[in-house]
Amino acid sequence: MRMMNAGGTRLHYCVDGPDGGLPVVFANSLGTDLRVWDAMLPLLPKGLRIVRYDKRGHGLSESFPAPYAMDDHVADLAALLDTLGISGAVVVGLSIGGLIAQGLAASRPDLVRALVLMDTAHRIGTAESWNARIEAIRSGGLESIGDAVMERWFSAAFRETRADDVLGWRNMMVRTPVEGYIGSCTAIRDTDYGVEAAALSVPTLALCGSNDLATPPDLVRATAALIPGARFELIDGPGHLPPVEAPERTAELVAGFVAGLLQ
Ligand SMILES: O=C(O)CC1=CCC(=O)O1
Repeated sequence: MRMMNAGGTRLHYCVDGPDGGLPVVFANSLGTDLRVWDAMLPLLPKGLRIVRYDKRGHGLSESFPAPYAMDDHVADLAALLDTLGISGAVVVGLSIGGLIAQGLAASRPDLVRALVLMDTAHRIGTAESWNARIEAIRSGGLESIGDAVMERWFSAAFRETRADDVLGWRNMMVRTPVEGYIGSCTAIRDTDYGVEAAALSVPTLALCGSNDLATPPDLVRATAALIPGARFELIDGPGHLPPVEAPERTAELVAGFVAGLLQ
């Protein structure tokens, strides 16, 4: 287990692969920790320098009282990469992780060589929907929204056939520090990267599960259309977490994109 004081935020992180490999950095979604990538990482080509971390208020990383701004998450990731001596990374962001990735590419282009935006958008949800979620958690705790979140995270087929796994993911979500979860809700609520997305100039692959109810395919496609030169790929089957539900196809698409960068 490795912890780092990244610009004043103590973050849990993992680095795998050779020091000289192309850095590929993974940013997790709301209510998940770095285990969300476990199933797909062994399917990626060897030789990459894989960096994962738990964003503030999640996993083993330090939590702070809400609210958070997206700039807080972006600054944490920038400090993590600066401390590791990493620049020019492929940044793979899932949902809020994709917002963090867009914010990093906009504010610290030296750190980002390319983006994989997975089940994410330039803007996710509405202020009303995030305020309603925060209110529900303040009154009933994370447990009270657990079932509804699982319906957005996973397809009906996965929930039926992989009920034991879904319980584990649900436990991960409801055991997230409440302030960390709500802080990240406020960060998402207050973020619209429409202008930043249109100004991006790095190779970008946008992916989305065909059964994603949180960031539906049309929303992800619309964000990809804002980003000059971005490619959109639909992954048939999964909900909001393709690395969990469709690790083979997700890894194949990420590996193909990375291979194209190295040609
Ligand atoms: O929890 C959800 O509804 C899905 C989600 C939205 C933003 C994020 O990171 O996950």
